[in-house]
Amino acid sequence: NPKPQTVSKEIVDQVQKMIDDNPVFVATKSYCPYCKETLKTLFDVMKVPVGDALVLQLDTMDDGNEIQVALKQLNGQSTVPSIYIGQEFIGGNSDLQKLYASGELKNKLQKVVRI
Ligand SMILES: N[C@@H](CCC(=O)N[C@@H](CS)C(=O)NCC(=O)O)C(=O)O
Repeated sequence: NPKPQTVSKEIVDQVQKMIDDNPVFVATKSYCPYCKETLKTLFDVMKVPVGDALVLQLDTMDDGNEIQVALKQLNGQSTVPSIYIGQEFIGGNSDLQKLYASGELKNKLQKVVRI
């Protein structure tokens, strides 16, 4: 499945809907160490309920490349993890870890999930 350079508005809208429908949204890849660290922070450390999050593993999905390009079109970032909390684009793992270190991550999560 080659990576397209742009995707249709329909696909971008579908990805936006996944972001809109979930308090926490994370696009990952199975082999990505930054993604593993992000998932550890969100689910093991912060105890985000799994039912409140949509975690996509793009490299094991038929339409993973399209979704990655759609995310780039939505937020300008082409790497994973691509993280949203309460529909706010957070960035990647380094951005998440900065929020964690400052205590701001807890504030953001508490506005959208029960932790
Ligand atoms: N500074 C970024 C680094 C993320 C990164 O380099 N991710 C790699 C995978 S481990 C990536 O997305 N590479 C491009 C790709 O897989 O398409 C972060 O903290 O999230």
